[in-house]
Amino acid sequence: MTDATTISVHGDASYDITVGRGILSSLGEALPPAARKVLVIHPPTLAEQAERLRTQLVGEREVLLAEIPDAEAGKRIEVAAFCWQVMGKADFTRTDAVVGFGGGAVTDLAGFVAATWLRGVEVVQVPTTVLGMVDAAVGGKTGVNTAEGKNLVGAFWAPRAVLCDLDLLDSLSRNERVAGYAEVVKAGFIWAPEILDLVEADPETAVDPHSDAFRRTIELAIDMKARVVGEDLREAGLREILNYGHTLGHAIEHAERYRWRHGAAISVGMVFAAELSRLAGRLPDAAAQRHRDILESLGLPTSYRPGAWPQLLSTMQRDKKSRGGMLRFIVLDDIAKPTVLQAPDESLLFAAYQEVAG
Ligand SMILES: NC(=O)c1ccc[n+]([C@@H]2O[C@H](COP(=O)([O-])OP(=O)(O)OC[C@H]3O[C@@H](n4cnc5c(N)ncnc54)[C@H](O)[C@@H]3O)[C@@H](O)[C@H]2O)c1
Ligand SMILES: O=C(O)C(=O)C[C@@H](O)[C@H](O)[C@H](O)COP(=O)(O)O
Ligand SMILES: [Zn+2]
Repeated sequence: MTDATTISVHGDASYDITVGRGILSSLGEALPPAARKVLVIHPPTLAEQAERLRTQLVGEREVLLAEIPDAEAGKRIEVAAFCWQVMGKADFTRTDAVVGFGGGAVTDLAGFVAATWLRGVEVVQVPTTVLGMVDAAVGGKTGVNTAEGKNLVGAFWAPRAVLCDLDLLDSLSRNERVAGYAEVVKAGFIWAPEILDLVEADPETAVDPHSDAFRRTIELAIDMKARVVGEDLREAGLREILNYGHTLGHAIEHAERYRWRHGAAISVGMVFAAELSRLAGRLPDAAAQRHRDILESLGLPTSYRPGAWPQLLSTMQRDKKSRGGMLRFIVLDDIAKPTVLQAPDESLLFAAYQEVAG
């Protein structure tokens, strides 16, 4: 392991996120010492690496592999049930542990399986995508989708440790890297403007996992997430800011039947949230334009189908930030000044949508 950075989540559930190269070799030490059985949940893409992990971990413990369907197809209750069956057949006890080895879809599912098996066993998250490292594997939001929408069933269940091995990113396509990077840009808009400056200075370098700018920006994003979830694990207040761009973004993912990458949908969602902020008289014009400029410089989408509004509005009613019939949005008063906009008028929402309808 070389040049590792440790970022800690403090609070009721405290744990470390380790970022660096060659980190995977320390997975054994991150597991609970009492675990005699370990279930590694992984997507088909990582089958060979998962087999290597198994070889690395066996010895003092039995290692089971659960290959699940790729991407959002893996985030279903039937897939959780398959994992429960594997654990049941292996007499998995409360001292045993789960490893989530994959992108955000896998770490969400693995965390949910760990949260629910025997009402909770430990999980170590090993994210293998940019998005997983900066966002999904950190913070203990776990869950599955239902036919009605994104992440509608789940649990808050903090991991024991998060290992971000940057070597794993070498096999990701540029498209995947950039889609995941949308969550890094989100961190820039809601918390750490230094991220925005670094992307503006050189977008291509910022998304290159071998550059200093990439390392700096992902660590800023992880640090932001660690601070926020350390203060508010269960999303009673502050944590809602992490949902910037997600109210519309999740509705787009649902409308697209998950053929869009999460980060791409969130990119459009952030432009919408910025326009909503601007039209509500909160965000200066230049800051809203900055959203488009930065996201477009990375090749992320900033517009969506004009005719989709009625369907998107209906799906947004099921957003977890809604209270009764009242929609709530995270908006910005300025860069790095997020706040909640309660029950905006439908005409304002429609006007903001017109700005992204392309
Ligand atoms: N829990 C949270 O706080 C949180 C935060 C953000 C996003 N999410 C969730 O995360 C999911 C999106 O995560 P994602 O963008 O990582 O997508 P993903 O998990 O679907 O992975 C994207 C693709 O990359 C492949 N892949 C993974 N690692 C690879 C590697 N190292 N090399 C080559 N290919 C690899 C996967 O097989 C998949 O096809 C969404 O379901 C989203 O809702 C959760
Ligand atoms: O960690 C959080 O809190 C987030 O909102 C992070 C988001 O990037 C992430 O996509 C999350 O899964 C959204 O959660 P949801 O509660 O809106 O489903
Ligand atoms: Zn997200």
